[in-house]
Amino acid sequence: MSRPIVIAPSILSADFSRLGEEVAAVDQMGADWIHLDVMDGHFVPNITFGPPIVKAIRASSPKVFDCHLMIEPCDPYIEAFAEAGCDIITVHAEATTHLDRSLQAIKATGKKAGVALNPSTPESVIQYVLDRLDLVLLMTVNPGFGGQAFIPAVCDKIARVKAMIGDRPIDIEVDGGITPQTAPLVAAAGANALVAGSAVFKGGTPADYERNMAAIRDAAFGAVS
Ligand SMILES: O=C(CO)[C@@H](O)[C@H](O)COP(=O)(O)O
Ligand SMILES: [Fe+2]
Repeated sequence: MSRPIVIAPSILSADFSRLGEEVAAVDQMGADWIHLDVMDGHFVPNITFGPPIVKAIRASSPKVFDCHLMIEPCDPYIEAFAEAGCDIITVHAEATTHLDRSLQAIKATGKKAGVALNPSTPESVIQYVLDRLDLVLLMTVNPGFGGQAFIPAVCDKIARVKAMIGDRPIDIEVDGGITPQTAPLVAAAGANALVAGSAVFKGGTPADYERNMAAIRDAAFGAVS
C-alpha cells in the first residue's frame, strides 16, 4: 500500500524577514507539511535557526512541522525541538554515533522519528532501526544549501529503501533539487514526501507558491497513477 504524496516546502528559501507570513502562505496555498532546515555550521557549512524560531512560527500554521536536523551532536537538542512544536524530528545517520539511541530519544518525546542519509551514505545503515522509524529522508543533494542540482543516482537508493521498508508505515522523503522535472523520477522510484525550497518559493507571491506546489504534486502523481 503506497503512502500518500506529501508536498513539504522548505522555508530555507522563504523570505526570512517575513517568516511567519511565508509559513502561513504556503500552508494556505496547499502545503501538506512545513519543512524546517536546522543547520549548525559544523555538520553542514551553513547556519540557519534553532528552537526559538520554530516556536515563533508555530502559530502561523497547524500543518505538520517536519524538522530536518543537520546538527552534530543532535541528541542534546531533540527535546528542545520537540517542545518548540516540531511533529517529525529527523536526525542524520552521519551526525550521531548511536543512531538507535537518538531515535529512542525522539520517540521518548512523543514525536515521529526520522533518519536522513546523505547521497553517499548506503541504505544499509537503517537496516536494524527500521522498527523505530516513521520516516526515511534521502538527500538528493549534499546538505547545507538550497538551490543545488538534483543527484539522480539517489533514485536507485530510493527503490532499495522502498523494498527494505516493505509494508511498514514509513514515509520516504526526498530533499534537494525537487522540481516538476525531478518529482516524477523520485515518485516512480518510491518516494512519497517531496521537500522543495527554491522550486516552491520562486516568484515570491502566494499565487506563485500555489502554482509551484501544484506543478510538483501533479508531476509526482502523474508518475505513480
Ligand atoms: O535540507 C536541505 C538542504 O540541506 C533542503 O531542505 C533545501 O532547503 C532544499 O532546497 P531546494 O534544493 O529545494 O532548493
Ligand atoms: Fe531539508
